[in-house]
Amino acid sequence: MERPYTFINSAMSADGKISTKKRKQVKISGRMDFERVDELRATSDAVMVGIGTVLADDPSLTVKSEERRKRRVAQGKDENPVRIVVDSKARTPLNADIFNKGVGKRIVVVSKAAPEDKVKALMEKAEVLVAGDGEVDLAEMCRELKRRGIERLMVEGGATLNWAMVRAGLVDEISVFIGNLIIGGKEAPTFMDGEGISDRDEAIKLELMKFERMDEGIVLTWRVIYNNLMPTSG
Ligand SMILES: NC(=O)C1=CN([C@@H]2O[C@H](COP(=O)(O)OP(=O)(O)OC[C@H]3O[C@@H](n4cnc5c(N)ncnc54)[C@H](OP(=O)(O)O)[C@@H]3O)[C@@H](O)[C@H]2O)C=CC1
Ligand SMILES: Nc1nc(O)c(N)c(N[C@@H]2O[C@H](COP(=O)(O)O)[C@@H](O)[C@H]2O)n1
Repeated sequence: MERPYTFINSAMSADGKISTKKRKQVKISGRMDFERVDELRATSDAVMVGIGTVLADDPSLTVKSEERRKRRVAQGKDENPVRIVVDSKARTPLNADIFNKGVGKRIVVVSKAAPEDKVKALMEKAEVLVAGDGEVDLAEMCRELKRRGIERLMVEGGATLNWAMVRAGLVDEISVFIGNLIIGGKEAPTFMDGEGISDRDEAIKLELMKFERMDEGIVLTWRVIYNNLMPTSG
């Protein structure tokens, strides 16, 4: 495969929302699910989010358990996976937690549309990868990440990036925690936003691999089936 093995993990309410209409981070997972997410991070080469999530949540995307960080180091890895932001216009704030918390490499993926001065400033904090002219070209980005040694890529949102990655045929697996709450609101982000489809024929098909009760909710794990809709090699 010319790209990393890629999976999306998310937490949503029973009505499919990943945040409220304020679009700020909301705790949906319970203790067990956060442990599951931490293990997913610890066993990934990289964790990726969109700039919308960085601006909304200011995540650090670090591995929280000391034991897991030690395990990574014993395996010859950095304590944390490579942290990646998809950010065509280089808007990632220089004081973002992703740059300032935890040890490990960071990559900001910009496009050719990013202002030069902002790119230069980001280069003080992270590696900068250029892919695409307007928006980031996600397929090109994935090929380059693989070339840089990333074999297993975890995508942690948000709604726009989740959709774009799936739509581009770049996702192998999806896991989603569905919590016991309803958020509502048409302005609240859902698990997948973006443009969406017009007809059922265009839907991206999934095969259910696993379901497990967790905290007061459930985790569903799906395999993405692209059929002949689009290439999966990126
Ligand atoms: N419950 C959960 O598990 C999670 C919830 N969230 C929530 O999600 C929300 C944020 O989601 P959202 O606003 O959709 O932002 P995203 O994090 O999905 O970032 C989207 C942005 O990525 C940039 N981008 C660059 N290239 C591309 C491309 N080719 N395709 C798509 N996007 C691209 C665009 O900005 P630009 O054009 O500037 O580059 C775009 O607006 C927040 O409310 C956050 O709290 C987030 C993660 C997990
Ligand atoms: N798995 C999961 N459950 C929730 O309830 C959440 N709100 C999220 N949010 C994601 O985690 C990021 C924060 O990570 P750090 O704690 O800063 O390491 C946040 O940006 C979302 O991507 N995830």
